[in-house]
Amino acid sequence: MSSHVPPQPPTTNTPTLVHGIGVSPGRVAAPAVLMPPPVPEPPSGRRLAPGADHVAAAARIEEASRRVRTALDAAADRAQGDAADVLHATAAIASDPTLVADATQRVHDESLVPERAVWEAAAEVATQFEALGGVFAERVRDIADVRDRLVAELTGRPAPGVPERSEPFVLVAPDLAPAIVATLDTTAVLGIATAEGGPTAHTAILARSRGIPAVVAAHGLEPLVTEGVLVLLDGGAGTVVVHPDPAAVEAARASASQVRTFDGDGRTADGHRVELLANIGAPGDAAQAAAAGAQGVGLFRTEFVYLDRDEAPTPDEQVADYRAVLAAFPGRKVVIRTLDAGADKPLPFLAGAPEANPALGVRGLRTAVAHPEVLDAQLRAIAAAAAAESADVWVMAPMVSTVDEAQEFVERCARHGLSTAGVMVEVPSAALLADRVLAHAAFASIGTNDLTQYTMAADRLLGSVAGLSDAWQPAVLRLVAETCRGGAQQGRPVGVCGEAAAVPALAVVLVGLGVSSLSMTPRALADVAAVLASTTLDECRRLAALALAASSARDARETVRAALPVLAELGL
Ligand SMILES: C=C(OP(=O)(O)O)C(=O)O
Ligand SMILES: [Mg+2]
Repeated sequence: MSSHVPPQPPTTNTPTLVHGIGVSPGRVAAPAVLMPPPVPEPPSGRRLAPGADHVAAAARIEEASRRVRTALDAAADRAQGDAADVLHATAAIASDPTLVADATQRVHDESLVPERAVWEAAAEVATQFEALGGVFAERVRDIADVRDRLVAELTGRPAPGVPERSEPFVLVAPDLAPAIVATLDTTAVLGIATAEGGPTAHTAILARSRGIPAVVAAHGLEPLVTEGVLVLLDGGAGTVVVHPDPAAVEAARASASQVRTFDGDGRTADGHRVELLANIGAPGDAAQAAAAGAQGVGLFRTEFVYLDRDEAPTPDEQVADYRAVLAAFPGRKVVIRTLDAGADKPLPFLAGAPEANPALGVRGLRTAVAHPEVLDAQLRAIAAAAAAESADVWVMAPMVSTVDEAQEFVERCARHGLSTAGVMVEVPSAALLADRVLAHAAFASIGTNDLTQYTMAADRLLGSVAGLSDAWQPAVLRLVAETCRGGAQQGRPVGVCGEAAAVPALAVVLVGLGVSSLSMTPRALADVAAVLASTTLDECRRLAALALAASSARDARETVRAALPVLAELGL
């Protein structure tokens, strides 16, 4: 026998590891299902061949409409609540006689191929719906959805949207729109892996808040994955294993069946208290956060009161909304962030001149320079809500970048009788001058999403720079450390309310850096609490030092994870 064995190519079932960025923890093993590519527009003017059977071509549209309707109705029967209603309504559009008749006419009159006829007919119907306005105009998106389904049916492509399968699966896609993640059926889709996307993009934030394990920026995954292939996705480690070995699959399935709860008392293994708070985006979230054990609210994003309107909300509207949140946390801390408009959240009544770089423009507290009356009205409403409820109300401003801004904001709050006024640290300048900022502000809350964006000069919404948009970046951690140093010097508490707080391994590092509260989506509370409860403060500090000493985000993450075996034990 020869002693020289040439290297063997991997067999098709060799486990293959792909690295990405874990944005929502949890380990799941399931077959992969690929998100179908968007349906392309059929070329304009494509016509039937001379002498083709127009009647038969038109009949294909009828048949496609029937099939699409049947498929949508079947999906609606399997779905529940709002999703079922939406699917039934879309099914009705699919068999709408106007759309089918218009398309059929175009086959007869213009000899268009059926898919092009459907495309043009749908455009016509959409224009009519838009002109009617109101609820009709709101259906324009549904018409485009039906159009794509009909064209897919007519051209032999897979139906657009999240595929339907009889067994739960891991959804693999180049990228996913937030609207898709918001409406995913979590009993069908056990995990998400995307090639693009960043950890602070809305898609990732939604995956985390919906408790769907997710890995983004998994470049190189798609060529390895074919429909139905078994994958093991680890949303904590940020990895996907294609063809995992059976023992790993077994372990993942066992850990997925553990249900953790949070008892409302965040501390490390040696009893060092860390407040575990909730991030809230609308009054309706408050009760759910309280039920999840949140010790209070660390970030109440108030933008929802202002979005989708042409003028500022009235004082009464604001007071009612703020009171609804405060009422869910009697006697507890609730940190209300003042309006963070601008950049990706433009408001018509605050809009100034168009900006080439809105993330660097008039956003957050900066809008108060031109519109101090909007901030004053909000502070007045917060003060009124605070007076009517028993919650301990703290107020903070977004996007503070100078000591003067901090001082002016605190003084303005004081004029409204709001005595606990702080700042968000989201801009490197505020982190670097935290000692001076905190000479005025009562507390700081680090917004790691924006702090990462501005430290790394990487748009948080842009998938192509997702590798940079990572709060594990040692430069970001150094700014967190600097903010904590400023806080300690002034005797002021420093918390974190960016997405980093919801990542258990990173939460441990943040505590080690000196953060005293962590605010996150309520779903993450139990996982973060469990990992903290099994780590001493000294260990947190040691891990923080390791992360700070790393030379890349990946090094920092992997070093800390390797030193925290409890993560694997808990399936995180
Ligand atoms: C919490 C933050 O604010 P937002 O995500 O609302 O910008 C942040 O930037 O980390
Ligand atoms: Mg922010």
